[in-house]
Amino acid sequence: MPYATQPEASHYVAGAYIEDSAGDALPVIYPATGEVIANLHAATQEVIDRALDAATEAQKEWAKLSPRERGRVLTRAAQILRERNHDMSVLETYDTGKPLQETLVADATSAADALEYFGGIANGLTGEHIPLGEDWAYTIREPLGVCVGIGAWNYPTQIAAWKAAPALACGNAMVFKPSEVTPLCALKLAEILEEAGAPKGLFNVVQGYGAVGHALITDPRVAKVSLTGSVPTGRKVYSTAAEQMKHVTMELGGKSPLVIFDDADLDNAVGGAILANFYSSGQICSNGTRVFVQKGIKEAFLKRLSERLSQAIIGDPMDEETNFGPMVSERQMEIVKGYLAKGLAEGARLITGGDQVDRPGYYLTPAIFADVTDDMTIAREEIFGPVMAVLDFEEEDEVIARANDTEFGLSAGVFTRDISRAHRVIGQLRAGTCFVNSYNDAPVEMPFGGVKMSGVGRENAKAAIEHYSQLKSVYVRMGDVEAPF
Ligand SMILES: NC(=O)c1ccc[n+]([C@@H]2O[C@H](COP(=O)([O-])OP(=O)(O)OC[C@H]3O[C@@H](n4cnc5c(N)ncnc54)[C@H](O)[C@@H]3O)[C@@H](O)[C@H]2O)c1
Ligand SMILES: O=CCc1c[nH]cn1
Repeated sequence: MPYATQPEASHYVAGAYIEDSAGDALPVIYPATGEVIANLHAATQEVIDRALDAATEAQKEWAKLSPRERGRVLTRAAQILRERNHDMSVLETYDTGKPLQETLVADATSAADALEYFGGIANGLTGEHIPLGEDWAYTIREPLGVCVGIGAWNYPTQIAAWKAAPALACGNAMVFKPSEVTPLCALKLAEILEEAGAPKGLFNVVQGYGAVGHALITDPRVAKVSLTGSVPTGRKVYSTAAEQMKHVTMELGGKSPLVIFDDADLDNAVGGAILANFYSSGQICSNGTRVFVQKGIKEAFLKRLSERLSQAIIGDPMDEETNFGPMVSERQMEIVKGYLAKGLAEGARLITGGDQVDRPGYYLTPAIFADVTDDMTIAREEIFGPVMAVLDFEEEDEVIARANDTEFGLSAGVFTRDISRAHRVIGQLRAGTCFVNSYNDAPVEMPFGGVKMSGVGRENAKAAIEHYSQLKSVYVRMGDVEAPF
């Protein structure tokens, strides 16, 4: 390994790397080769306690700083992250297998954007003055306390920063548990935050499987839980958090519709469908995996899509020419292969792809199924891999009803040149994050999140502040108190 992928120790707690080899083994596997590139351990209860104690102490001091001082630390961290973008991107590629071509522009950069954004707005996080005649009231925006972040494996740096940045800006501390599949990147974020001036213990990283996540969310020291993960995990975490009335943010899975009307610009629609299905080898929560194509454009769409897919460069993710990498793990590859088999068995027409590539690592070629119907498994369940399902439609009302016929509601997209139709359709799609003539943009200035089973709360933008702070209302009487007796 030309890069050091073995961290000094498994966990970053109270400003130092710590190890407890009594924890379950947690090997880190490079998806492009299947090699073990680091050996970590899951946190024991002792490590969890140390992290929560450190966060509790650090939060008290951090909350006393002025928001401007807190913001400066985050802004400095953003700057350091940008300076180290190349190394962070290489590490993200080792963690996830995503091509360096992607990680250089979409991971540490997105994390830096979040730190910069929340650093910038920290000093604007005020309460309000409420005039009530002679009397008045005011509100104070207060932190929640210790927040727990739990991550999925597809965007390890971005997910850690999308949670840490608003949490810290609001005066909270955080204990972050990365996915057991991609545990490396968050450790670097912890180092950088401290280098930027965050007090020791403000942002801690503890490794582990679901049991460590469970131990964190049931701990009474924790005020809030922000999970990025699947719907089944979200259900468990949300209900566990509810027992102690903890605040939650749930960023969960999806099966999002992308609707392409006859009048759409063909190349833009094809480009949108590629971004909605094959970036990060299809491992993006918001992906538009149900591609509804109006009948008049269907054949041209499929032809152009196949042509463009033949230009995908599948290979070594560290080679910057590569634009399509492996799946994150053997397990995820096997799950996707299972869905490919179901698609064929249920009568969908495989246009191209779906083959395991004859090389080490977990590579599948990008797959397109046509003639998919609404009842097929590949049109109903989240696959989280490079499998596009193309469904035909004729009428606008019909496609809106079919697009909404899902338990999920993370994202939706529309391609059309008719601007009135674009907004009319988007207005009726039940999804939290939508796109017009585009797909999968995730700027930090725009709230991100889902409706229905896809989640609760929003990440990014000013909206995230509501989920990492609470208001104290203070009524002020200026005159005498009039009591009935
Ligand atoms: N909406 C979003 O922003 C978003 C972003 C990325 C990924 N995702 C979703 O994440 C899923 C893929 O990620 P995954 O396979 O890592 O998801 P997952 O649900 O298996 O795991 C997510 C995290 O939860 C932890 N966990 C598991 N059981 C737990 C429990 N009982 N208590 C506490 N923590 C527990 C895991 O260790 C992991 O860190 C997909 O469904 C994808 O759509 C959503
Ligand atoms: O995986 C979901 C979060 C996301 C969407 N686009 C970039 N990151």
